[in-house]
Amino acid sequence: MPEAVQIRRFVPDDAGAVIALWQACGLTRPWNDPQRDIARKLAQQAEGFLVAVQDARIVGSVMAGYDGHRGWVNYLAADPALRHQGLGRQLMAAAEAYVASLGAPKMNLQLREDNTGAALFYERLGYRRDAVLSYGKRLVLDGAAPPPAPLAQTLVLASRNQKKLAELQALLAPRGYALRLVSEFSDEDVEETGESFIENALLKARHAARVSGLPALADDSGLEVAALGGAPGVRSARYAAERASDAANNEKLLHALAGLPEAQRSARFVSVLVLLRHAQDPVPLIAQGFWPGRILEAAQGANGFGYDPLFYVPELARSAAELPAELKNRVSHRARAMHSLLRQLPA
Ligand SMILES: O=c1nc[nH]c2c1ncn2[C@H]1C[C@H](O)[C@@H](COP(=O)(O)OP(=O)(O)OP(=O)(O)O)O1
Ligand SMILES: [Mg+2]
Repeated sequence: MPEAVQIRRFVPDDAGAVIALWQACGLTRPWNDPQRDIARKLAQQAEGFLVAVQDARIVGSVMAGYDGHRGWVNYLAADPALRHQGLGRQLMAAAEAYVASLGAPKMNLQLREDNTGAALFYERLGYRRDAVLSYGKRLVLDGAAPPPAPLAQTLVLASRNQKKLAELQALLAPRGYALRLVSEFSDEDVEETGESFIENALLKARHAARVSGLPALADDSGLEVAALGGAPGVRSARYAAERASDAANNEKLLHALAGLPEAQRSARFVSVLVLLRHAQDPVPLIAQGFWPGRILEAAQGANGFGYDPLFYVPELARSAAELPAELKNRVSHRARAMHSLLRQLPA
């Protein structure tokens, strides 16, 4: 049985293990040299640099400080092998206690926009997103320069679904991308004849790139229900019939699962995104995202589209159609696929 986690001040001998932990947690960036970041903290409120230790191993870290106005926390890291054991919460509590002891009235922190997992974690601890923009100006260059912001760019969205357009547009706007609908260029319907989401997304993206001459983004998505062997799956949009309404599809799904107890109603949404730079692009960017949940016994909520009213999200204790658009767009299969796609884009 592992011993309990101890939180103590960082000592210089911890540096190697702490940097390895930061790397394992994906916290290091080319423009922040971790050695120099550690040296900076040791020169400034060094007692706010804490590590978590278990069985003589460094399993967590946090850097906290008070600038005379706000408390700040950086480099919160918990060993990925010890997820869901309250380690992050324990480190944050220690960081808050430290800045409170210095008199700080509020703790602030910065998150990368695509870090939805961390956002949910902080929200569970009582943190709320402030309506502010975060600005920075580098005064010292540690390593490679930060990547330049991507140029404003227009993509064509290979979809006839306005709800998808709204979700994808909201996800792309902060990166400077604008979307135009393929219907501006053609009213041809693309037959989704693929056996997989990837094949269908490719068919749609290729058509859109061809008719628009623009780089094209496509989403092919659907709902996989375990008790139905993954159906409706790639056929989600035409589950009840060719060109079926959302209501007809939802009704058919409720029927198919009638009488099944909660434990046998698990399901997941799948989104596959394909980005083609041009119609003949031999190296499409491809990303997938999943959103686990279960199918309700009756529709709940009026937001979203498709199967949202029947899709219950246990962590949020609501159906997808009861989530505000902004929240759905932080946790959904489509959001996850988009974050993965954006990570593949050259800076
Ligand atoms: O977030 C979602 N919330 C609820 N339902 C969803 C979602 N995401 C996909 N779905 C369902 C709707 C449709 O039944 C099928 C997508 O089919 P899919 O062919 O990819 O989209 P679509 O025909 O609506 O538009 P288009 O092909 O023009 O992009 O999965
Ligand atoms: Mg479709």
